[in-house]
Amino acid sequence: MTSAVQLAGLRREFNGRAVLDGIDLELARGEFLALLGASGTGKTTLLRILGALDRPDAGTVLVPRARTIVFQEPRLVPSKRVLANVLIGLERGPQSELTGRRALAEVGLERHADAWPGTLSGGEAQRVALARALVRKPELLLLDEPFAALDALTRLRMQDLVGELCRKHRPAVLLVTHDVDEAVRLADRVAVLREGRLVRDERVAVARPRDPADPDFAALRRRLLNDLGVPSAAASLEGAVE
Ligand SMILES: Nc1ncnc2c1ncn2[C@@H]1O[C@H](COP(=O)(O)OP(=O)(O)OP(=O)(O)O)[C@@H](O)[C@H]1O
Repeated sequence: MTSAVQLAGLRREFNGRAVLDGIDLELARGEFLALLGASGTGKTTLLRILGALDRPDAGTVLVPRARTIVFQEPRLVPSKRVLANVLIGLERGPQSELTGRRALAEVGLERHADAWPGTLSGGEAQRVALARALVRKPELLLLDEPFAALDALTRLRMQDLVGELCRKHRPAVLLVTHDVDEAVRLADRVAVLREGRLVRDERVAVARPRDPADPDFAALRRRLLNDLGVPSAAASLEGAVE
């Protein structure tokens, strides 16, 4: 399979209402796609189907077996220390312990390997969740609003970290987010879900490092906010950037 993800004619309904209604989507290996959409448009449903946490009513789903999910909240096991959380479900032994410690080092938490999750800040706990996802060497990394619960500064740092680690390890990524700037900063491609369909699927043609003041960034932000039904937000954001 040359692509990491292939969806065709995907349909999912709840109580007779189609939340996803004929989604076709292909994601290349190593490609980073951000999926935007207003609340309740089915973004998480799509992610859950890719993660095999839900099944479509119709359509085909081709995904790699090696896939991991990071949710909005870190979901660490409080009774296990940080390193043990990273290694949950993996075969134990010196090699996996070393791999787990390396993953913690990548997210800047090597010194917290023996800490209890309850002693970590929200941002640190989310970095442990990221290490736990990456240590499994996923071909597909599913990120469901992983930064939404973080304060603004931690969110920016975490976005940088995720961008850096994804460029290093090259999983295909689906990032579900409400945040247009986050999508444009990180993704190779942005898609917008509305009324069960993808109403936009566009390559991000903004030079890196991505700067919100770049005219291409601002223009794409405007198109996306327009798709999301809040064109007025673009004007106020641009006022804030200038
Ligand atoms: N298991 C379920 N049973 C019934 N309805 C569901 C179920 N899961 C999701 N839905 C409905 O499907 C719709 C889409 O939900 P989903 O969580 O995928 O949206 P979303 O775009 O991720 O929203 P948000 O951005 O608010 O997280 C919502 O109307 C939701 O109530």
